[in-house]
Amino acid sequence: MATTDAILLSPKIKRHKQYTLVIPLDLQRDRVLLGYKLRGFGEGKYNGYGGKVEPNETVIAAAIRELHEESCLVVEEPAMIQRGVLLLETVADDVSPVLEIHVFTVETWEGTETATEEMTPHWFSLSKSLATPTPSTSTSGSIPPSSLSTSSSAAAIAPKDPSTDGAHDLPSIPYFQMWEESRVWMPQLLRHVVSLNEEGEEGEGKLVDEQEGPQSSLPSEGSAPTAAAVATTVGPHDDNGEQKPKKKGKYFIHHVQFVGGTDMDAGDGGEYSVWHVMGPRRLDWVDDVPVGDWEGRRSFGKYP
Ligand SMILES: Nc1nc2c([nH]c(=O)n2[C@H]2C[C@H](O)[C@@H](COP(=O)(O)OP(=O)(O)OP(=O)(O)O)O2)c(=O)[nH]1
Repeated sequence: MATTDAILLSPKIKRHKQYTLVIPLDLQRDRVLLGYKLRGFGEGKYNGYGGKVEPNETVIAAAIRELHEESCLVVEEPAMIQRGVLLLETVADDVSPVLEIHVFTVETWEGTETATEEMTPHWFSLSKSLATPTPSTSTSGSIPPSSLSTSSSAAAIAPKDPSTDGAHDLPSIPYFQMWEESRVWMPQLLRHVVSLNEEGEEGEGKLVDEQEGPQSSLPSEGSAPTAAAVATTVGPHDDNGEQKPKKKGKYFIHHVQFVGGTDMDAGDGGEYSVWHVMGPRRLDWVDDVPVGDWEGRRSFGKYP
């Protein structure tokens, strides 16, 4: 696989630090599994499962290992579906590594999702999580993990009968209790998966939108350090949630910038950018993006 190819994002980038992020999807039961992080980086946030790629380890092996360590789910390599890469780049200095987070979904696994020292598993409604959230649509306040569906007794393999599981009672993903950029790319990824699933096996290569220019996303350099920005968001739906025509062979690209560092709570004043690029089945690298567009998109606004 090409996951370990070098990514040349911009000349100032010296090093990449590789991470993985796996999102288990139970399509038959219309649900998504996330972990509530109990310790370390991202503590108190929901996220997919993942961690650092160890030396001499492939990205996919790391993704499988981390998923197992944090959730006890067992996945075989062919079941891993590579969806994209998040690149978190500091532009505050030239030495900090780019966080290169390889995003996978998985739809079949063995074992039972189980709470570990690092993550507590929680199921969320897939269909309720497709819309890009705004503060007004988000839950006000935090969803305490105890009020969410946490299961350690689910069937080993996702069952086929959606009528028996109460999945319709599950809440939407609490995007405002995740890393800030997740609320931008994760609904788009989920819509992408659902759309491919509805189209059947021929979906590969059918997505996606062509790259578009930046939306009017509100530069506001003076905004608070914890404010975040979406410079460009391109997806298979327009602002009204309408499905746009699909164009074969085009890729789904968006660029997200945010300030405050990767840990928004730290408010360290750093300035970071995220490019994420998704193809229908595997990632496609950011150098597909016209070079001249990079600097032009360094504008600031707030996440919706
Ligand atoms: N969406 C998103 N995910 C992030 C961000 N930063 C970040 O580390 N992640 C993901 C990548 C990994 O899946 C996870 C962090 O992994 P980790 O620090 O727990 O790594 P690890 O398990 O190897 O660490 P450890 O047990 O050795 O302490 O969080 C971010 O800004 N946005």
